[in-house]
Amino acid sequence: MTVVLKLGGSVITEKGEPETVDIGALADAADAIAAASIGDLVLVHGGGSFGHHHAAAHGVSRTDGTRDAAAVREIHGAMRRLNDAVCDALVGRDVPAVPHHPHSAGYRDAAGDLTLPTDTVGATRDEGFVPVLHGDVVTHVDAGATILSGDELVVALARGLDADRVGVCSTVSGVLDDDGDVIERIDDYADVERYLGGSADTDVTGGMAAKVRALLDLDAPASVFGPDALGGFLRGEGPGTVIR
Ligand SMILES: Nc1ncnc2c1ncn2[C@@H]1O[C@H](COP(=O)(O)OP(=O)(O)OP(=O)(O)O)[C@@H](O)[C@H]1O
Ligand SMILES: C=C(C)CCOP(=O)(O)O
Repeated sequence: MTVVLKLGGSVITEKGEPETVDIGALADAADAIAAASIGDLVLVHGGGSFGHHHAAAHGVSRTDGTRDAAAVREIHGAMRRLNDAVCDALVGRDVPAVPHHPHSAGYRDAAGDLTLPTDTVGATRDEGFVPVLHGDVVTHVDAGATILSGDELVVALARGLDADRVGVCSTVSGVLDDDGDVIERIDDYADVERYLGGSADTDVTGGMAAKVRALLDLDAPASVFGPDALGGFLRGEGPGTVIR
């Protein structure tokens, strides 16, 4: 059974402090993943204070591109550093984590649609590794290079690898309504659009609104939940908000 799990950048980094890992939060997440010892696990992490600060500084988003090679290397380099920290935390707990960098694997066409071959990721998973992908900067036809969010990766991986379960761990305990209560289930964007906003921190990919929009595109149900519920999700529970 393949599980695709995204660790939000807002969870594993101090989103307000450039290039700062939240060491305690990353350790807790790595502990939960190690304890669950899931066979076929594919991980994704977001940008947090690594990708988003550099992307914002260069004016790059999912739609606004750059043709500046130095900017591309800066954004990608920051994400590689965060990916190293995530893999280190996992390997330190005997989870066989290995990096997989989307910049070199995928691209967007002129309409912004993503091509991301998932066979390499699948082969890596089948050999007993846990591939760890990350939001990144990718080539975008007619725009230079734009940001690819971890949420888009989750959708591409879940489809390409026929995932059975999809989880998105963010700082919030689910998608919240105006009273701050967790919305248990979302089937239609229009039903919840009025509650959805961007991120409270520097974030070039659109916060919760973009997350819900991306996950509604999936056939498999996806759960959005907070860090406290990560262990429960990995044990098979469906915490937070289920998007289907
Ligand atoms: N209705 C809502 N319910 C919950 N969170 C919301 C809502 N509207 C906006 N948000 C914001 O969306 C944020 C979650 O999206 P964000 O993209 O920041 O998280 P992430 O995926 O964990 O981080 P990253 O994008 O760095 O990977 C929340 O922290 C909150 O500020
Ligand atoms: C900003 C970069 C490079 C990655 C964004 O990924 P996300 O945090 O999942 O939206």
